[in-house]
Amino acid sequence: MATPAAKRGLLLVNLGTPDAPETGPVRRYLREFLSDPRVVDIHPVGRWLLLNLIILPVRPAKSAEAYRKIWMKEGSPLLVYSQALTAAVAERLGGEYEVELGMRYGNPSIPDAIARLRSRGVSDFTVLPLYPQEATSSSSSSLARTYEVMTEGWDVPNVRAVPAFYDHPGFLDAFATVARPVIAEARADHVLFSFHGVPERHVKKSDPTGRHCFSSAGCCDAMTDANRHCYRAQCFATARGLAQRLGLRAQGEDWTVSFQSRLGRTPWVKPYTDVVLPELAQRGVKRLAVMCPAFVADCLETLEEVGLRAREQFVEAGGESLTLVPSLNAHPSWVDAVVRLVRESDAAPTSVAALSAAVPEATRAR
Ligand SMILES: C=CC1=C(C)c2cc3[nH]c(cc4nc(cc5[nH]c(cc1n2)c(C)c5CCC(=O)O)C(CCC(=O)O)=C4C)c(C)c3C=C
Ligand SMILES: [Fe+2]
Ligand SMILES: [Fe+2]
Repeated sequence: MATPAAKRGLLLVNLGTPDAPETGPVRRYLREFLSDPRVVDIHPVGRWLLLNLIILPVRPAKSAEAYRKIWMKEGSPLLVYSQALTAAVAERLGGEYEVELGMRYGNPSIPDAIARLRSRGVSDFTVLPLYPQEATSSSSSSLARTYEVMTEGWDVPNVRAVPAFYDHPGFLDAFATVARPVIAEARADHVLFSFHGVPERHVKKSDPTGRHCFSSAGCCDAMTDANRHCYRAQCFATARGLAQRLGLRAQGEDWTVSFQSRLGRTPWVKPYTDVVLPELAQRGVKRLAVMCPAFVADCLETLEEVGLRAREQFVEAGGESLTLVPSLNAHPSWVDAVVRLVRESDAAPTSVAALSAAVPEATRAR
C-alpha cells in the first residue's frame, strides 16, 4: 500500500500588534518587540537600559494614543487584515494546506499557530513571512523564531520558507491593481513609495562583500550579487517594478522613494519620508499619492504615520492633498499571488538563503 502523503501546513507570519490600544498592552508588545536582538542589535545591557530607562517609560502611552486613532471595531488593523488574508488563502487552497497566522510579537503567537497546525496532523510546513523585502528585523527574526519553535520537540518537521518576494510579478501586479484607481481618482501628480526604514548598520551587516552598501550614491540602483540581501536595494527594486506597472516615467520626476518610521538617533536608511515630504511640496507637487509597499496589510505605520501625520505635514508645507493607497490586505489579486508564491516555493528546493539569514551572525559560515 502507498504511504499516505504528509499533511501540508502553511504558516503566514506577520510582525504583530498590541492586544488593545492602551498603555499596558502596548508596553507589553513593545517590550517583546524591542527586546529582540535582531531589532535592537546592541549589547544586552545597553538594550536593557535603553528599553527600561528611555523607551518604555514614555513611548507606550504615546503609541497607544496613535493606535486609538486607527483601531477598528474588530481590533488592530494589522491583525484584522492578516486574519482576513489567512481565511481567504485557506479558502482558495481548498484543503490542500491547513493554514494559520502567527505573529512574531503578541498574538496569535508563532508557537500557538504551529501547535494548532500540528494538532491537525501537519508534518510538512511552508512558512511565508509577510514582508516583501528581507530585513534582519522582520523576515529573519520571524524565520528564526519559527525554526526555534519547530525544533523544540522530539520530531522536527519539514520546513520550507518562501523567500522575499519584492520583485515577484504576482505581488507587484496586485499592488499596481490596488493603486491604479486610487491614483487616478486622486489625480495625483506624484507618487511617493514610502518604505519602513531600518538602521544603516543592519544593511551593512547584510552585505556579504562588506564593501558594496553605501559605497556610492547609486549602490541600490540595480540588483547585483553584492546587494542581493540588501533591504534598501530590494525596496528600490519594488519601487521600480511598481513605477513601471503604473506607467510612471522618470524617478524624481514622477516618483520618489523614501523611508519612514525611524527610531532612535543612529542613522537609518535614507532619504527619510519626513524630509522628502516638505521637499516635494516646495518643488510644486500638489496632489501626492503615497504607497507603502513594505507592508502587505494596513497598520499603524500606514494608517496613522502616513494617512494622518504625513498628510498633515505635506499640507502644512504647501501641498494640496495626500492620498494613502490602501495596502494589499485581503484583495483577491493578492490572495492569488500568495497562492502562487506558496505553490512556486513548494515546487522549488528549500531556500538556503532564508535559512542562513536566520542563523546568528557569529555562527554563519563566511
Ligand atoms: C516592513 C517590515 C518592518 C521592518 C523591517 C521593521 C523594522 C523595525 N521596526 C522598528 C520599530 C517599530 N516598528 C513598529 C511598528 C511596525 N513595524 C512594522 C514592520 C516592520 N518593522 C509593522 C508592520 C508595524 C506596525 C504594527 C502595528 O501594530 O500596526 C513599532 C511600534 C509602533 C510604535 O511605537 O511606533 C516600533 C517601535 C525597528 C526599531 C525596526 C528595525 C530595527
Ligand atoms: Fe517597525
Ligand atoms: Fe545596499
